Amino acid sequence: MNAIVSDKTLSPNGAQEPAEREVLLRVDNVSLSFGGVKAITDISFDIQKGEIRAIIGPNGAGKTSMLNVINGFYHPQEGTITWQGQVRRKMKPYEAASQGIARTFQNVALFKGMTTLDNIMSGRTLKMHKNFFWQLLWRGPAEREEIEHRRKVEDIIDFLEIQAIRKTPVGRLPYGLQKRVELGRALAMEPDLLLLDEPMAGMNLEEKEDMSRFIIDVNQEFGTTIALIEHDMGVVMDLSDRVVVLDYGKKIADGPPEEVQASQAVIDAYLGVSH
Ligand SMILES: Nc1ncnc2c1ncn2[C@@H]1O[C@H](COP(=O)(O)OP(=O)(O)OP(=O)(O)O)[C@@H](O)[C@H]1O
Repeated sequence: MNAIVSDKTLSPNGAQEPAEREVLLRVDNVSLSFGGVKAITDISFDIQKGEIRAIIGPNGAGKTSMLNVINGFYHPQEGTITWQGQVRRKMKPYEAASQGIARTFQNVALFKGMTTLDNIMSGRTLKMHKNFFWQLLWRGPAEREEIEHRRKVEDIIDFLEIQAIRKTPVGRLPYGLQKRVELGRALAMEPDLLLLDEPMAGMNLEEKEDMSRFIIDVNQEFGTTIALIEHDMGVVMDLSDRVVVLDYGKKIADGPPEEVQASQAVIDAYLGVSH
């Protein structure tokens, strides 16, 4: 993993520091409960445009709940989400997606009987303007649009180096490749913010290195802002510009990877020191 270098600027003293960037999304004082269970308590942090932001923490810390709040799947009882400078109203995941927030899931959520090509094409749905009735009335524009969508999907297939499996039903693919196809489907939405829930889970070292390279390439070549949950600390430290650490639903650290790694509160949380 040491060969992977992310886009970080060097400060005068040679330490790696993320560049100062515009805030894309801000979470302010968000709390979320399920009945008596407090999944998230009064959490605030931001995601800056163009960065790779990691959300880490022990099991049950509230990481997935946080992603679900950001993509509109859960609605917090308290706090606000500010997206591109505007406080966001309560919204459904497809509305968040149409505003430019895409995500992948901890357990791959693809159409297993469909091919790689069709799964990635399904990510274009929100970008399609010409519906079925348009196609019946006037095939020309609908066909042109379809060709354009297919071209975008083929570009993604080339980018992710999955030409060989374009016609394979994804259910037949090894897990690492399914994760790559799922990334492709999220990229097909051309998101401004890409949320990745444990993109390396269940992968071997080689697959992790491949996925790390694709994440860095997506960030650098497309300029996509990325927020990811990851348990592999090597990956987190190599990829991220900044890391927010949750424990028992509370934020316990936030900063550059090397600073967070040295935090006593983080070390205690991972060692399971009691509160
Ligand atoms: N839909 C739900 N209903 C009830 N409780 C929930 C629900 N979703 C999450 N929780 C609870 O909220 C807390 C945070 O869970 P969450 O899945 O967000 O943690 P996590 O940090 O993503 O954990 P992991 O690393 O194990 O995936 C846990 O106590 C969990 O049991």
